[in-house]
Amino acid sequence: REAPQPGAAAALRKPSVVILATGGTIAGAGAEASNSATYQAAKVPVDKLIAALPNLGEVATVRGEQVFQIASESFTNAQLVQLAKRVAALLKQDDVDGIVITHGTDTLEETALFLDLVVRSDKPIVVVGSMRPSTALSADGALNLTDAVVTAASPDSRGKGVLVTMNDEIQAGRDVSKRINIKPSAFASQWGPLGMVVEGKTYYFRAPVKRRGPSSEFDIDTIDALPEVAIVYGSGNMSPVAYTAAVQAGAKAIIHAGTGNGSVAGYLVDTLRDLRAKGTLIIRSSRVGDGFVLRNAEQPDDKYDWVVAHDLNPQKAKILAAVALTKTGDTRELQRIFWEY
Ligand SMILES: NC(=O)CC[C@H](N)C(=O)O
Repeated sequence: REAPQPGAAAALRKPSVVILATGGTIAGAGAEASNSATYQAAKVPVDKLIAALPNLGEVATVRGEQVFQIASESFTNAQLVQLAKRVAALLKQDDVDGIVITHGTDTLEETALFLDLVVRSDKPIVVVGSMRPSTALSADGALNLTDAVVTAASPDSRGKGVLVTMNDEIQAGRDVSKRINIKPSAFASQWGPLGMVVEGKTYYFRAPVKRRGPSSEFDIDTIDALPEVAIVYGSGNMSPVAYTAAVQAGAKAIIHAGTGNGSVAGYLVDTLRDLRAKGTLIIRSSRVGDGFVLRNAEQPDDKYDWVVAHDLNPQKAKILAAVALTKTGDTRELQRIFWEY
């Protein structure tokens, strides 16, 4: 008999996946099967979620940890940091091959980007939610969670960044956004999904190119808190009060969720220049959601010392700004970071 190859035992054993549960609709419960939108989120404990899917054991050795039990709109920076530290610690263990995070869908895109930026591992990290509670007709959580475990257990998922499995698709956590508040097809990205999960198998068609994970300059092991960043939403007939109040309340940076190309009303320019002169970072994003904001288009960013958010929507720009500010307040450096990540 041939001697076993080194690592052969690890290759033969089933992948080991840890499910970190944080709440959301995927752990929600309603009174009736007809309740697809009226229910309580964050009710069902992780062990029950796992027990409801006995087939998971064919894919991976699965165990669960209840990290939080909340709706995702209630996530704060403290919880983001706590979750990312747990993910990073688990992925350093040889007996953990991948992580699944069950999450409310409202701020899932923020958490997915945050983990992409600060967890320096190539092992798969999959964030998953559902649009309907498990008690509803055509509930989507069981398949989404199964797809998440399949994706986390797949060697093909390594090095592809934080992933999101919703509605049969595998999306890049950096890019994906919740765009519809009431359909299972809620999650999409302007750059398209990376692949799909079909009948318990991953099929990839593309991979992300942005800096992340092991090639990131940020590391959750050295981050214990995040600075305050505010978003001000653009519209017609604005007031400067939202900007000045945010700074008075401690915001170090303001994401201007501008109209169109991140445009700034002429009557607001002096306010934003004045805030920048006194030290607040001004980062232009767009309320449009898709496309990307270019430097010195619409506004002379070089002259005003402002930064543009590139293709990140306002809520994602807020996450990258907060992470970047843990290292630098220099606008050239911040702009480099917004181009690279
Ligand atoms: N579909 C959902 O998960 C939304 C429920 C809740 N608002 C949350 O984000 O946790």
